[in-house]
Amino acid sequence: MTDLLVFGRTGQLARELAALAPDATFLGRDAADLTDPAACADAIRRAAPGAVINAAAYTAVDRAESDADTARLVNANSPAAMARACAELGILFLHVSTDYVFDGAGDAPRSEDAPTGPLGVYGATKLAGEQAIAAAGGQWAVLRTSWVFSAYGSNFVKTMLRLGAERDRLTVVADQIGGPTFAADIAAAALTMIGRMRDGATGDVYHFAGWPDVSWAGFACEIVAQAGLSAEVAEIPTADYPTPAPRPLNSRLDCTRIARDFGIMRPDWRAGLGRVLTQLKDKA
Ligand SMILES: NC(=O)C1=CN([C@@H]2O[C@H](COP(=O)(O)OP(=O)(O)OC[C@H]3O[C@@H](n4cnc5c(N)ncnc54)[C@H](OP(=O)(O)O)[C@@H]3O)[C@@H](O)[C@H]2O)C=CC1
Ligand SMILES: Cc1cn([C@H]2C[C@H](O)[C@@H](COP(=O)(O)OP(=O)(O)O[C@H]3O[C@@H](C)C(=O)[C@@H](O)[C@H]3O)O2)c(=O)[nH]c1=O
Ligand SMILES: [Mg+2]
Repeated sequence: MTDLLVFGRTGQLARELAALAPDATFLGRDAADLTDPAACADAIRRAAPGAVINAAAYTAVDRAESDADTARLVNANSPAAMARACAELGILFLHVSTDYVFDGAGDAPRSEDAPTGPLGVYGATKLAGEQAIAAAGGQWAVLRTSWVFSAYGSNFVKTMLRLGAERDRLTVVADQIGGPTFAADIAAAALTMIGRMRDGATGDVYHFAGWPDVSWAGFACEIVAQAGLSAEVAEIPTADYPTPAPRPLNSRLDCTRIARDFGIMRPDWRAGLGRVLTQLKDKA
C-alpha cells in the first residue's frame, strides 16, 4: 500500500505495519510530534495520502497519571486533529484504542456499544480520542485492542522473559482477565479493514483481541512454558500489586462485529507468542 501514511515508527504496531506494508510512509516523533495537534494535521495535508493509520499513542499507563496534559494531547487532541484533516480531505482514517476505556466490572465480554468508564488517565484520554474521531465525521474506524505484545518495544512478554530469567518466582495478578494480542495480528487486521473501507465499507468502532481470554498470570505461565524457563508463576490478587493507575479486572472484548463486517477472527495468541519467541531468539 503506497499511499498509506502511518503515525508512529518505533512502536510495536508501527513496526509490524512496516513489515506488512513496507511502502507506506511512517512518521516518527521527529516528523510528527503528537504533542502538537496542528503539526499532525499539517503532516496529513502535506502527504495527501489515501489512508492514515494512527499507531502512535501515550501508552505508559502509570506515568499518564502524573502527566495527564501530555497524555491528552497525544491520545485525544492529536488524533482529533488527524480525524478532522482526514474528513476534510476525504481520506480514510483508522485509529487504535484500548480495553482500558472500560471499567472492568462483571465478567461478560464487552461489545463496542457497551458503556465505557475508564479507571485512569490513559483510558480516559484514549476514550476522549475515540469520541473526537467519531465527531469529526468522514470515513473512520476505531480498532480497540488489548494486551499487545511483540518482539519490539516494551511489553508484558518481554518483561516476563527478563524477570523469569532473573528470578525463581514471578508473582502475577490472576484476577484481571483479557485477550493478549500479537501486534502483527493487529497490523494485518488494520490493513484488511483499510482495504475494505476503500471499497466503501463504513466506519465504526471494532473490537479485536487474541483468543482465548486469560489472566495475566495465565499469560505468564504460557510465556514461561514456551520459553523453557524454570521460574514458578505465583498467582496474586490485584490488591497485592498496587499501581498508580487501576486496571480493569474484566478486559474481555466481544469481537463478533469485526468477524461479521470484515471476516476477521480472533487469532490464537499462543501461536503469536511462539512467533515472538522465535524472533527474539533470532535477534539475540
Ligand atoms: N501496548 C498495549 O498493550 C496496547 C496498546 N493499545 C493501543 O495500540 C496502539 C499501538 O500501541 P503500541 O504499538 O503497543 O505502542 P508503543 O508504546 O509500542 O508505541 C507507541 C508509539 O507512539 C509513539 N509516540 C508516543 N508519544 C509520541 C509523541 N509525542 N509524538 C510522536 N510519537 C509518539 C512512540 O514513539 P517513541 O518510540 O518515539 O516514543 C511509539 O512509536 C496505541 O493506540 C495504543 O493505545 C491498545 C491496547 C493495548
Ligand atoms: C511486571 C508485572 C506486572 N503485573 C501486573 C500489572 C498489570 O496488572 C499486569 C500487566 O502489566 P503491564 O505493565 O504490562 O500492564 P499495562 O501496561 O497496564 O498493559 C496495558 O497497556 C495499555 C497500553 C493497554 O492499552 C492495555 O491493553 C494493557 O496492555 O500485570 C504483575 O502482576 N506482576 C509483574 O511482575
Ligand atoms: Mg505497560
